[in-house]
Amino acid sequence: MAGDRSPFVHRRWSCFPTPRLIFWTSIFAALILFLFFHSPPDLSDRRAVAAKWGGHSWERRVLVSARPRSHGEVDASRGRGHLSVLVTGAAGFVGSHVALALKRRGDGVVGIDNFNSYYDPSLKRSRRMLLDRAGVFVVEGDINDATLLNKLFDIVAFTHVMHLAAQAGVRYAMRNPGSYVHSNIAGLVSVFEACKAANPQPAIVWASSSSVYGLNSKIPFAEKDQTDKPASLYAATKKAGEGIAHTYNHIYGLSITGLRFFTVYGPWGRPDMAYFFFTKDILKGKPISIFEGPNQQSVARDFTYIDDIVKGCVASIDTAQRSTGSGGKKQGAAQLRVYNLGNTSPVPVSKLVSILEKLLKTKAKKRVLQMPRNGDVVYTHANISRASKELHYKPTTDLQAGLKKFVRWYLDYYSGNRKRLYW
Ligand SMILES: O=C(O)[C@H]1O[C@H](OP(=O)(O)OP(=O)(O)OC[C@H]2O[C@@H](n3ccc(=O)[nH]c3=O)[C@H](O)[C@@H]2O)[C@H](O)[C@@H](O)[C@@H]1O
Repeated sequence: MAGDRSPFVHRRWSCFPTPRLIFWTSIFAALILFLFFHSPPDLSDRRAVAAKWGGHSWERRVLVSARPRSHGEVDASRGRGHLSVLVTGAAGFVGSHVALALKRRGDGVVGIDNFNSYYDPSLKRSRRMLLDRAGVFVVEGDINDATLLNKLFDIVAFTHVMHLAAQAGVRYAMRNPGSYVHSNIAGLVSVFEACKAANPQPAIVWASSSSVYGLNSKIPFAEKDQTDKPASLYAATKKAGEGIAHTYNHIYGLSITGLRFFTVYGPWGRPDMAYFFFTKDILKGKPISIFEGPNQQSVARDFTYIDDIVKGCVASIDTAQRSTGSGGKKQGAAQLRVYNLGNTSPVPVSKLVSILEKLLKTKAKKRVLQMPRNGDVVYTHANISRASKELHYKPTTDLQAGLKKFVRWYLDYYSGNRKRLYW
């Protein structure tokens, strides 16, 4: 229409939107809002949402949680006072168990976790609830948040950091490589930076992995064996972590102990691990894939029960020497250790499945598949001589007994029978 093009109409448009414009603008805005709130989770970036921390009552909770049961009192069994430990990844599988064990024996414990959605965050929240009841406050935040870490060290003079926050899982590394770099490399550096700057510097115990042995074919795997052929990006980030640990020990005098965990399983475990999702799928009547290596080689793991791992972690804390640096400067040589924490008894995955079938009283729908080229290795077996000598580490739970406890927990947890839930 000619009138639409008149200067008057143009002026009117710029000052007073027509109903048609209002209509289309509203539709457009509604569409944007809809897409924003209904978009699927971004699998390429599972970092936590904005941290929720700070304020007077938050600081008070940190302080109370970090306080050992009795200040100054010497624990006769250890010949020294109780500790204040910062546990990263405290809502995770190993982190929650270790945090609870430390709290139970009287140490002060503060947790930190970003509650990311790599696996069902509601499981992490349930773990946090139990920790909360035990008096462990888990701060919701990311280890890459330097301000938060520095704040925690301002509030508490932690004697130790148990660094268990990580992007776990061997096969997922092909789908989301960035998350491994973010958590296992950048996150590790961020934790070391905070520890280096803290005064006093804490001693650090952190989770490396059996996967660093990669394509090493000499078995059982000993700490001095080659670890320069990682088979997955996950393994490569853990191996890089061991190098980074060496650097911080060398330059800043941080006391650092790396623990190479061997396929840890048990109650409150990780749903992304085979024993966990096999249980779920067997109960649902869904088929499960059992991998086999080249030439029909059976795939086996040195499955290690969580309580044995916790003992190894706690013993590492108790034998850790002090860091030597202060004000970011090294004052002398500091301790640097690496230990295998395994079970020394590899079990084929097919045997794991037959144990689960008996415990669940259900036949699995099995299909045997060639192991995909996704970072998996055929076999793991820990030599634990060093840990048994220096940490008195001695695993006591075999796969049959450990899976029995896992299945009991699993059935209770997922049947909603939370009353019987114990740790
Ligand atoms: O010990 C370690 O270093 C690693 O242990 C596990 O990694 P993985 O041993 O691969 O554990 P699962 O993913 O539970 O797999 C266990 C076994 O089941 C096999 N599997 C897995 C999945 C599947 O569908 N079928 C199958 O046969 C795997 O090949 C493997 O031999 C953890 O997921 C890692 O985070 C950890 O660092």
